[in-house]
Amino acid sequence: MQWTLVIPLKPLARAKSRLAATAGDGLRPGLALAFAQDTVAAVAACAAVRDVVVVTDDTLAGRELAALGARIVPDAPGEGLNAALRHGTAAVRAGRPEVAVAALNADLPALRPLELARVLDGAAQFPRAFLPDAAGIGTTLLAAAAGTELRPVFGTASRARHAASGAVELALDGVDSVRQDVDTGEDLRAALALGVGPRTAAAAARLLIAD
Ligand SMILES: Nc1nc2c(ncn2[C@@H]2O[C@H](COP(=O)(O)OP(=O)(O)OP(=O)(O)O)[C@@H](O)[C@H]2O)c(=O)[nH]1
Ligand SMILES: C=C(OP(=O)(O)O)C(=O)O
Repeated sequence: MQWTLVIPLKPLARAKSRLAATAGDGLRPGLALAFAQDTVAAVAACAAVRDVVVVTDDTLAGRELAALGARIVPDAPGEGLNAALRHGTAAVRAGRPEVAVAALNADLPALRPLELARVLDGAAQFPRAFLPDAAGIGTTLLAAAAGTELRPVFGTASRARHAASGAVELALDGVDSVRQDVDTGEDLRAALALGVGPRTAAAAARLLIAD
């Protein structure tokens, strides 16, 4: 089965605010862009993915991610993450109503295409399924099969809320790169230990120089 992935991305100047202690205002937007670029590049290289949509109002990120093959959908609702995901999914299904969709965070710089394919193959067994983040509190991926609404409830404690919404939690080993979102400096260290993509590696090296 082939999936359309929908990736939400905040305007870079406001993104990754919890990384303020790790990356100052001058470097954080570039770091957030690097995370998104490495995420989108890995998604585009995944055999289970048919296409990638990024929901963002950020002009620079839109240009850079389009160059990696993403279709850019403006965040027309402007009402936060879940509204952006509903909007992106509706834009996809307006053209192709029978497509399977999965929402994925833009902050997965260690993402590996083969691990993403394993998660999507697992999700294909259920109408709605999700993958908890590395911390075990949030969610990095929420999938909906053809004909099923996504019904995203990302945000605080979204693992419990996605479970309560009836989505099946995927119990998979060996998919750490899909779980490793980066919210804090500690998360960034964990992602670097897993091995990040080239843009994040370069941006993280700039952090060390600026230290
Ligand atoms: N399009 C869009 N994406 C969003 C919005 N809010 C969050 N996101 C994206 O949703 C994903 C998960 O959000 P977070 O992990 O909290 O990232 P963040 O909001 O940049 O991080 P903090 O500022 O530290 O909360 C990331 O890919 C964000 O860029 C929004 O209002 N619109
Ligand atoms: C939006 C989410 O991410 P985070 O906890 O990284 O903000 C989530 O886990 O639902």
